[in-house]
Amino acid sequence: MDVHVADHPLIAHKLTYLRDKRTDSPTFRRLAEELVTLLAYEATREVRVEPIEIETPVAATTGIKLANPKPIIVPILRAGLGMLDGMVKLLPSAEVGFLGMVRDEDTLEVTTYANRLPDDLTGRQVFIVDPMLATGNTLVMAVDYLAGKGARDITVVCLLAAPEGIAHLESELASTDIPVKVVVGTVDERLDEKGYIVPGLGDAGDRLYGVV
Ligand SMILES: O=P(O)(O)OC[C@H]1O[C@H](OP(=O)(O)OP(=O)(O)O)[C@H](O)[C@@H]1O
Ligand SMILES: O=c1cc[nH]c(=O)[nH]1
Ligand SMILES: [Mg+2]
Repeated sequence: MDVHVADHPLIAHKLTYLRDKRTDSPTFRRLAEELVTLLAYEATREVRVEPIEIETPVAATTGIKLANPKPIIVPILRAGLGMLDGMVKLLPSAEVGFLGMVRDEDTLEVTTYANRLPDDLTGRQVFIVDPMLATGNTLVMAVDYLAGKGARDITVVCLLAAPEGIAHLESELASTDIPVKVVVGTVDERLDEKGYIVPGLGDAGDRLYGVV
């Protein structure tokens, strides 16, 4: 598994305000969108392209454009929705599929409660967006689900990760043929006894959309 940790002062600056418990929901949403735009720069480094002949006002030249089939972006509901607009801004022609997943606060086990995805993801580039990689249970299940539909080119974009979650995802993938790239804003210290990232930012879904 290829893990890319952003090392950029602007990302660190925005993450600091995102973490701050005094940051309100509108600001949190704006920062999450800005952060994913910065992370998408790295996440899309290997987006598939093809040549296209164009003419500038001066000369004919060969450029590149996104190849078909277009990539598919998959936000993990709820919190992943907070990263969708930022990702779509950079890849406006991408399709969007949805996976609704929630972890049990006590057992930390994950349930899938919604999905809306193409039946066949063979040959598709998939970008999963979810702000938090904590125990990794959610992403292990999401990657397994997408791989079951044929996806073999999966990039995960997260804002924060715990070392335990990265190790878990990596060990689950080790015995498979699913190459996954993880692009993350930063890797925090650890998980606490409730499975929250420390220092983290609390519950990303609640901070984006309120406690439901
Ligand atoms: O790595 P894990 O331990 O599985 O935790 C990470 C998951 O927890 C959060 O979602 P949550 O289950 O809180 O759902 P929500 O987005 O609806 O709040 C987050 O957005 C991830 O999907
Ligand atoms: O710290 C955490 C861990 C999982 N999910 C969150 O929203 N926050
Ligand atoms: Mg939540």
